[in-house]
Amino acid sequence: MAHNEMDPEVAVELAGIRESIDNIDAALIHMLAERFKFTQKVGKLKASNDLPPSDPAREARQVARLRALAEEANLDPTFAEKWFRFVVEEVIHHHEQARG
Ligand SMILES: O=C(O)C(=O)C[C@]1(C(=O)O)C=C[C@@H](O)C=C1
Repeated sequence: MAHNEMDPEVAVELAGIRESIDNIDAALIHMLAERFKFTQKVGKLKASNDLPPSDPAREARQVARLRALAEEANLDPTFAEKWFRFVVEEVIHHHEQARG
């Protein structure tokens, strides 16, 4: 079999696994969209009460919590922290824009 051809049985198995990956990716997009809806509310609350966009103490608590959850779930805690910091960076950017 040529290097770039696939055994039909393997192709069927791969397609089945990819259906689950597609579902998980869709769920992640929906969860992220919900998360941003809530952080938008936080941004408005902070802006109208003259509170700073970022809260490093809250972030530190959440990083510790998420790293522990990741360990329990056999997910790399460093990856979990990177994901969280990436999302929070975007949230803080939105909060800054909400301040005008
Ligand atoms: O909880 C807050 O105060 C938020 O603004 C939300 C959030 C987050 O996305 O988790 C974002 C920025 C803060 O630095 C901490 C947490």
